[in-house]
Amino acid sequence: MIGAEHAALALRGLGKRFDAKVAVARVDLEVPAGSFYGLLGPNGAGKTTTLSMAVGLLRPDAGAAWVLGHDVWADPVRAKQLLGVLPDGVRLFDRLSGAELLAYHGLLRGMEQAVVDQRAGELLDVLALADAGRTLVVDYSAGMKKKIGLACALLHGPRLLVLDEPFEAVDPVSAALIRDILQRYVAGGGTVVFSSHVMEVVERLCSHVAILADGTIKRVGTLDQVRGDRSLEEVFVEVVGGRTATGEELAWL
Ligand SMILES: Nc1ncnc2c1ncn2[C@@H]1O[C@H](COP(=O)(O)OP(=O)(O)OP(=O)(O)O)[C@@H](O)[C@H]1O
Repeated sequence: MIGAEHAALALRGLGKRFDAKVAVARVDLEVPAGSFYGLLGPNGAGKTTTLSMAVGLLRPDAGAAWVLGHDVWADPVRAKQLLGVLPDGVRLFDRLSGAELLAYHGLLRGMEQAVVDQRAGELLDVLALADAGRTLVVDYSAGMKKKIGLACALLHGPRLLVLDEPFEAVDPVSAALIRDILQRYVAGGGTVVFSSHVMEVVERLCSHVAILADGTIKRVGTLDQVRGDRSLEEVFVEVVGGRTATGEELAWL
């Protein structure tokens, strides 16, 4: 286990319950700097809850999280300078155009106007959002909202990106674009952690994988360690305990 100070993201004993429901039960995770880390899990596994606690959006009942050695809850300003986040269900100030939203994020981050303008222009171009022009983000498609959310997460040049379901609702062309951008970001020394249900994406991109189910980490390691000589999907179904249809259900259909 790497020390919390050397990992890009380190989670220790993170736990959260909502009334009687234990959403996350004592999760430990080390995300090495420079890794492309996939957090896999079925619906309701606790992925969003874990990532929200990891980035300082949801206060844990127990445990701690460090971003590049900075405690997310004790030293949030420093941790958040190093961190770019695409939250679940993209909560954006959506009565703005894409360019305005990026300008707003840049100002919140205390960035220089000229730097914000230059980066925002490049991000809108690369993410194929420049044509949306004056269209308000509220009128964007779901995939466009993901892309502008990613642009907001990238604008300040973070060292760690934490993305909740970045490929959900995104068409294949945009997905390929996002993959390229993230691969370039990791090649340049950044670290990506993202949640997904999509095995092919994780298998294609990730150096490391953790499988979360029922609020606990069931498997963790490099992609090769986790899948062994099987496909990731086989391992996932075994770990998560997929039920097998007998063929007799839904006979009325
Ligand atoms: N604010 C909340 N109040 C009550 N229960 C919650 C809340 N947020 C999450 N939960 C519960 O915690 C569990 C984990 O939810 P979470 O959203 O973290 O899962 P997930 O792995 O991200 O799922 P999905 O893939 O479906 O998005 C679920 O049982 C969910 O119903």
